[in-house]
Amino acid sequence: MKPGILIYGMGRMGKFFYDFFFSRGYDVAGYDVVPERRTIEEDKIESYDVIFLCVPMQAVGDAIARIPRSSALIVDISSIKGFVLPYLDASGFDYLSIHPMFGPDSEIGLSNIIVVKKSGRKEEEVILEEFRKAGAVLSELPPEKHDAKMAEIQGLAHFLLVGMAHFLAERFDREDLKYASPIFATLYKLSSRILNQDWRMYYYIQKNAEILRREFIKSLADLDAKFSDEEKFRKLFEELGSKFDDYGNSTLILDACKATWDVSTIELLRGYIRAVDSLILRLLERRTQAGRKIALHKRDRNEPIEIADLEEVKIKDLLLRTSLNPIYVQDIFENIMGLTKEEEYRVLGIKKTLAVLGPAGSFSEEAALKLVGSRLPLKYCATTDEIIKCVENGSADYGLVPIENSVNGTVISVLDALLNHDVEVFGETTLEIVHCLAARRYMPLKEIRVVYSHPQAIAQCMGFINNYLKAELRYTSSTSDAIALLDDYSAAIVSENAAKLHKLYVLRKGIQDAKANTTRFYLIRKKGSGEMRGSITSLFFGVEDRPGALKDVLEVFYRKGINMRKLESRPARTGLGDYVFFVEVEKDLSSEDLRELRNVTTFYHIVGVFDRVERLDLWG
Ligand SMILES: O=C(O)C(=O)C[C@]1(C(=O)O)C=C[C@@H](O)C=C1
Repeated sequence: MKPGILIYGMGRMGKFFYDFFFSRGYDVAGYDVVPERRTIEEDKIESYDVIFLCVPMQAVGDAIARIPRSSALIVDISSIKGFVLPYLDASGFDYLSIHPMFGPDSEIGLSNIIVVKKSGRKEEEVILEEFRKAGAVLSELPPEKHDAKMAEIQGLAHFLLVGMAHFLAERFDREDLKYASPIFATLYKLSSRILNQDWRMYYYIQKNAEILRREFIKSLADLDAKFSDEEKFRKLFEELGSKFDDYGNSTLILDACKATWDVSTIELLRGYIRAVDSLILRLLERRTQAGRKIALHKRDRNEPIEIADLEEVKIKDLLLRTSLNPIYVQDIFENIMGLTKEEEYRVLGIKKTLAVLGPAGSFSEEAALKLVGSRLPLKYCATTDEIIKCVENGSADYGLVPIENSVNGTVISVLDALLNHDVEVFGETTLEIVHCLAARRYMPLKEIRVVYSHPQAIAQCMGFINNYLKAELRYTSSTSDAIALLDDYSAAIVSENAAKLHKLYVLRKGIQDAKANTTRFYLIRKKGSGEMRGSITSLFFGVEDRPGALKDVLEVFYRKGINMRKLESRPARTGLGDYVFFVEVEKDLSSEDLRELRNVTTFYHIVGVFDRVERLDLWG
């Protein structure tokens, strides 16, 4: 049977023990003089088998006097036993006196717990075993020796740190930390941490260390003489060096906060792992905290939360620096970045993401910005296939894919992908493609020696180029490549959006030959993730291999007065001459319409029922 445990004093240390036993399935209750912190009232205290006394040292006497007499085992956790044990001895309670050498924010794994006095009760063994199982390092010291050791361990350490702060207070300000070494920064932060705690416990620790402190001050004065003499200094350094092992600094953080290095038993190894886990968790918290701040900068700069290139580079760097299984390491870091991104989206209130064809400055981005108004929720993909896969596997909520351009026609790769992936169309939007001639500086057109752009953009602007430019044309594979190649005597054909993004000077806007150059985009989402509603239906269908088979389908639309906006045929991939057809009709097809279609087709597959969309809310 597990003993029932009462935590008397629900401050931070009390809460630590409360959580520790609660998560291990104990019947735990908390009592505090502050009523809001209690989980039980005073009259229930006596029904518990073990009472953890988690009050400040100066309050121990009062607390013991208030606890109703019972056969409970008291557990004392105070730092200086000379102050508190007399109260416990006088109380008549059985007690276990321990000194946990860690604070409420640290992790029990590999933390020292000094057992100072035992009662011999069986509950005591259960509790100590629970600490041991959690990977704590248990050691024993009788009360007097404990206090003498604490004078060294806590008394001297606090004295040094507070002494340093005291000496530096007038001459060193926070700004000077920019010159600090890791050792100084560590000491400085430790001093700051101590000085921001309640002073009482530190006062008692110093009271316990009075004699030792004086000896120490004397030894420091002697040391000063040795430090001024090279030979004495060398001897001192070497002698001390032989007594203090070098632990290296590869795991400095862990070694510094955990004083134990002999991790040989399975419990201690588990404690080690627990301590490492806790460190990882703290670091993850810090990482996401930094992410939240980055998100605010991104909002100010209108940059997307997700930067896939940066993630890729980071992961590559990490994989180069480890011999661990790269598949796991990659997975772990992708998840870590996922966690950071989620926080970044959360802090800005973004609930959904939209995948678009990148990079920033693309026409797809321009269409997305019209819908969403911000780059923050955009997820840039390298191909339309990647967009469709992201939407299908849930790594983006929505996708924006070009389906046709008034000059170049249907985007076949998108059409094929729509047939083969579990996505559906829920909206459409259009963008007028306006090409601009942009340069790094203002210059007359005749000064331009080279024009860079994607072959398609150059082809769409040949009229302007022939009439107004005497420049060499150079093809690039993307708009960003074109921009990267610019010098003071060249120009690029880019979108206005890209020119703005890269702070280019727009020499001429709208230089494309066809003044009505429009791209139509589909908005897609995972299949079945929303209601299919709208005045336009997109569908694929197949027909039998016989004369008039296609005509029979078109006949259905004709008879019902359904206008068809688009008709395409695509290879069915089942054999030469086998085709599937894609149509867009201006109607939300009724079950009667579909029944008729079923009669004249071998199959049909609806990929979307939708309307034009002006705004897409990703914050809602
Ligand atoms: O560096 C940033 O911009 C971040 O937001 C951090 C972080 C990351 O978790 O490492 C997150 C999102 C970006 O896709 C890239 C990197």
